[in-house]
Parts: sequence; C-alpha cells; structure tokens
Amino acid sequence: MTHIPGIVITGASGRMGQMLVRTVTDSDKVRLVGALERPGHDWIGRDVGEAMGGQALGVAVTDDPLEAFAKAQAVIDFTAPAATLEFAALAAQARCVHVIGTTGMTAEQIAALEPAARHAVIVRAGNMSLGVNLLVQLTKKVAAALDEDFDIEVIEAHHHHKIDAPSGTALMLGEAAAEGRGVRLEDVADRARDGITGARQRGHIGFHAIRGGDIVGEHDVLFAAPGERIVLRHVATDRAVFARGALKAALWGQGKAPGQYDMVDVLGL
Ligand SMILES: NC(=O)C1=CN([C@@H]2O[C@H](COP(=O)(O)OP(=O)(O)OC[C@H]3O[C@@H](n4cnc5c(N)ncnc54)[C@H](OP(=O)(O)O)[C@@H]3O)[C@@H](O)[C@H]2O)C=CC1
Ligand SMILES: O=C(O)C1=N[C@H](C(=O)O)C[C@H](O)C1
Repeated sequence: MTHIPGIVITGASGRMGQMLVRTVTDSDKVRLVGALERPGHDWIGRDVGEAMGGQALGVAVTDDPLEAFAKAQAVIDFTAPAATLEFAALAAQARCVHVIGTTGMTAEQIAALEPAARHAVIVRAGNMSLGVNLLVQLTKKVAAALDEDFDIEVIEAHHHHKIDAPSGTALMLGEAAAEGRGVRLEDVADRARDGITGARQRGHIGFHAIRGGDIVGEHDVLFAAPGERIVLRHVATDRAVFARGALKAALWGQGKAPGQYDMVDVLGL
C-alpha cells in the first residue's frame, strides 16, 4: 500500500499558512491532516477551507499541536521564532519531519533546535524557493572568484507587514558571500548605517532592508568595484514558490536520518 504523508500546517491563517494549505490540498503526493493556530484565535474549531473563504476541506483548525502532530508525518511551520521552538520539541516527540520556514531566529534559538534534531528530521531555510537557493550557490562562487576590491552589499525588499530584518534570505546570501571569501559573516557584517559612519570598510558585507506595500520578496547581491559592478538578483512574485519548496522538503525528509538539513540538501544543489 502506498503511504501518502499527512501534513500539519502551523500558523494556518497567516500569509504563508494559507498558501501552504492550498499547496498541500492541491497535491496528490500529500494530504492535509491538521491546521494549527494559537489558543484564542477565531479560526479555532472552524473548517480551515471555509475559514479561508473557500470549500470545506474536512480539517478543523486546532490549538493543540501535540494532538495534531500525532496524526502527521510532517509539520510545515512558517510562524514566529518562539512558536517554532515549541513546535520543534513536539514534532520531534511525534517523529514528524519539521520543515521550518520561520525567519528572525537568533543564534541561541537556532542552537536550541539541536535536541529536537537528535530525534527527528528538521529542514530549515530562510528561503525555500529553488531560485534563491541557486542564487546562494552563485553568490558563493562569485565571492570566491573576486577579491576585496569588490564591495559586497545585500539589498532586500519586502511587504510592509514583515517584522524581521535583515530577511532570512539576505542572511543566507550574506553567509554564502562570506563563505566564498573565507571569512565569518559575524566579523564583517554591516547591518545598519546611519549618520557619520566613516568610509566603508574594505571586506565588509553590508545589508539594506526596504519595506513597502505588498512586495513578496526581492534580493540583490551587489559586487561593486571601481569601474564595474555585478548584480545577482532574485525576485519572487508569488508565495507559491516558497510553499512548493516546503512541500518538497516535507517529502524529501521522509525516512531520512534525524538531523538538521537545509534546502541545498533537499534540492541537491
Ligand atoms: N523560508 C521561506 O521561504 C519563507 C519564510 N517566511 C517566514 O515565515 C514566517 C511567517 O510569514 P508570514 O506568513 O508572512 O507571516 P504571518 O504573520 O502572515 O503568519 C504567521 C502566522 O503564524 C501564527 N503564529 C504565530 N505564533 C503562533 C503560535 N504560537 N501558534 C500558532 N500559530 C502562531 C500567526 O498567528 P497570529 O496572527 O495570531 O500571531 C500567523 O497566523 C516569517 O518568519 C517569514 O519571514 C515567509 C515566506 C517564505
Ligand atoms: O517574510 C516574508 O514574506 C519572507 N520571508 C523570508 C525571508 O525573511 O527571507 C523569505 C521571503 O523573502 C519572504
């Protein structure tokens, strides 16, 4: 008998949550078995499809993660750092693959995922799209090929609801550039410039965050030298690209050894 993995979507009412519910229900490779929201949310107890303004999907929104995860093989989680940490422990307890798209996690919060990863598969990436993960590889290559005559700046733009900066993607691109150059990002990152900053420091990697309107997600990596510039760019126009990547990760993780993985592993890049 073929086993079709059951998926729980956390933060089901969110921008990504709703996109994920649609992506999972449109797929014949997985089935939606749970939709989670926080206690007190007005979707609790309602059918998730109806709450989204569409047809009933036969899945009631719950605020009980453990009960939801117990019925699932994977949890797709695009919520907030504190919630993601709580879900990691519970997903590991239920031996679910935990796909984490949540950004804005501190280094301490990322380190706190480790105990869960000893028991279950975690796939975490600040961006789940194929295009951005390819751009990460290109950024590493270009940074390795160029010397410090080329100043590196990462410029990102997002919708006005976004609460974290730099974006998870910008940090992935910054890490890739630093790795290409053989330096540690924390030693060279310039994350805010304001006032009399002094001239740019050679070898530093700068970050800039634009917030406005309904921009889905745009990222440029600029390599600027005297006389020439290279710009590597990714533009997301539809959140479906992130949801498709997350679904791929949930399927890829089935049967893998416990541990922490990223989309480079999933996509084999
Ligand atoms: N890796 C990737 O490819 C991508 C990552 N993201 C990231 O995903 C995250 C979510 O983005 P987005 O969908 O735009 O944000 P939204 O604010 O639209 O959605 C977040 C959802 O999570 C819910 N939530 C928060 N805490 C809990 C909790 N404790 N229990 C249950 N639900 C909870 C929120 O509920 P409430 O409203 O009640 O707080 C909300 O429904 C962000 O970190 C974003 O950066 C986004 C796109 C792509
Ligand atoms: O919050 C968003 O919307 C997005 N967040 C991710 C990030 O922080 O990079 C990915 C994507 O750019 C959309």
